[in-house]
Amino acid sequence: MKLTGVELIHVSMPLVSPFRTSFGTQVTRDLLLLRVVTDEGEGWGECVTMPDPVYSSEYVAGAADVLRRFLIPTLAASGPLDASRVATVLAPFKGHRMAKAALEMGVLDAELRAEGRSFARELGAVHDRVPCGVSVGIMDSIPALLDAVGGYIDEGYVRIKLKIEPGWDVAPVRAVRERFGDDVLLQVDANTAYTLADARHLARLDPFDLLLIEQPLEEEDILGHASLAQQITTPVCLDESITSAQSTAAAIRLGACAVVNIKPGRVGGYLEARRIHDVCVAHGVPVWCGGMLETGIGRAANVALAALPGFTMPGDTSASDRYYRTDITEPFVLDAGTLTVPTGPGIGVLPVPELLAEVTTHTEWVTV
Ligand SMILES: CSCC[C@@H](NC(=O)CCC(=O)O)C(=O)O
Ligand SMILES: [Mg+2]
Repeated sequence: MKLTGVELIHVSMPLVSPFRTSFGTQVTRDLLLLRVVTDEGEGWGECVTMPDPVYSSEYVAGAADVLRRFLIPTLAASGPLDASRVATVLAPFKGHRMAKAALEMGVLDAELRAEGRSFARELGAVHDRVPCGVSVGIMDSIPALLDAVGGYIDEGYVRIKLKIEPGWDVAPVRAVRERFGDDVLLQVDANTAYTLADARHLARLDPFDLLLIEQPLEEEDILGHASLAQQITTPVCLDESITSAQSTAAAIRLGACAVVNIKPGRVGGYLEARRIHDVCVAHGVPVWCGGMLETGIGRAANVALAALPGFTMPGDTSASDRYYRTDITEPFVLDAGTLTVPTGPGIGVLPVPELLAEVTTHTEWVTV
């Protein structure tokens, strides 16, 4: 398979409601799609960078630049395309995992479509549907939060994740427990908003029987998470800190995490995501699939990943309408709290051209 070129497609999708985390509020999802064109067909990749470097160091314009100037030309010059070699070919360029992940995903999708194999089959999926959790942003009030949580429970989501930050943590968790009871699967995500000095405060979440507390401390603070894990009973889960199979093994061995949130974009792609899954399974650490408000393109691939055997906890693989009134693919619709794993070749979905056109702000063709 030979790379002919890549189209960088900038999209801006309005969210059905503002999504507030400890690092800001999103009202639209501005992201980059890649249409990878080869001599044997096309593949699609989704770059999950934020417009600003506030979740991680990557951001949309930076990803487009590194793809345009370094990643795409280098891959094109490396000989016949082979998705399993993309990470090696791009390794000389440091970081930029989300940009690399999008390119690898597009190559893998093109390869699998040409061979008639699905992502699920390629990655080793063992389920044909996956249970879905939902991420609930920081709200203006406790009543507003309870309305949102009640709505998602009524829709059938099997796990609730609450975004927290200093000043919005114990009270919302207590209110959800008091309103919806102890049986609701409940977890929280701090997006690095706390420090080790908050350990005693975070221990106040222990009585609420949370599944986990996600990324309470900053990305680099592995030892801090290990120390925090000794001071609270809520299991610590890492997200931003998990960037590769290597860093996962180190975090587990240092006692920094009892659970891992795997996001293919954050770790450099679906093949590295599978390696992280394998490391976690080997260490008896449960994993779940995180989300970056993906369109149906990335959502399709995430659902396939979430069907691997080690994904034993519901992920942030919500239905399309959690974030979008209209997705750019056929929507993913919740069915009894689950999403069906796509079975078609590659990621199994395609953008609907007119829907993609509606949200496309600009495109750029990178010739090779
Ligand atoms: C776009 S930034 C969102 C990052 C956040 N993701 C979610 O909360 C889930 C989002 C989703 O459902 O896709 C996380 O840190 O886990
Ligand atoms: Mg997170």
